[in-house]
Amino acid sequence: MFDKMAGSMTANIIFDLDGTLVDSAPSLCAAGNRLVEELGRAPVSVETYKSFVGRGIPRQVEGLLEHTGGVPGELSVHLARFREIYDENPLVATRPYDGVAAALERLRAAGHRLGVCTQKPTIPGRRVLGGLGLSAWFDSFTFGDSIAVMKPDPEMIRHTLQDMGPGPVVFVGDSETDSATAANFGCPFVIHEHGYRKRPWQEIAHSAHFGHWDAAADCILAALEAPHAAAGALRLS
Ligand SMILES: O=C(O)COP(=O)(O)O
Ligand SMILES: [Mg+2]
Repeated sequence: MFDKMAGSMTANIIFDLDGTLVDSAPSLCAAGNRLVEELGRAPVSVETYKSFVGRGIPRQVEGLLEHTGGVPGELSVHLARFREIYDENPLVATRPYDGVAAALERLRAAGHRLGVCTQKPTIPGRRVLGGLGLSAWFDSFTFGDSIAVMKPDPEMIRHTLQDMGPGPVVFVGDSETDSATAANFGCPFVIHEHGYRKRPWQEIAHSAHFGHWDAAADCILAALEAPHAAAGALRLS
């Protein structure tokens, strides 16, 4: 039904960045490993690092330090050092997932507005999106330091919508945090199966899921069409 109306009904499709549009864990992990090596600690694997991602860089650094022996002194000092290392070149070892550009092109061609809502701070976030040629697809951006709160606060989605327009909303992400953000706002959540999280994607509340980006556009449009459960029913416990 939505397909028939797609020409006239413009939707607002909002995407998470790390683990959804781009595979950035190798680069985040490399920065984290430089930090722990400076502290005389052993590095962690990319797979381990992925479990720290999704709640913003402060929680990433805290998770990494706790995992490798505890937070020595002030977290803020280590956070500042991580940002120095990571912000130097956030593009290194960061790539869009295969099929991302084609999916975004198709959704734009169908008339939908696209936005980014990420915990990644503005400086590395803009460099990643710009450096990988993705910025031009989007009408709106909310970064982890754009407003006073981060995901899962639904204000992150509301802020992204300020530069979008009327119509239905769907959030596309990869983590427990993204699922909770969509539930708190009250919109469908589409999960990227190969993103970063603590639990298997099957255990995270979602309206639809896709493995390869070649299937993403159909999956997102189907989620917009399906009746949406009440926000409370989707909320993570
Ligand atoms: O900074 C993070 O921990 C994750 O960022 P994301 O919101 O783009 O997944
Ligand atoms: Mg993510």
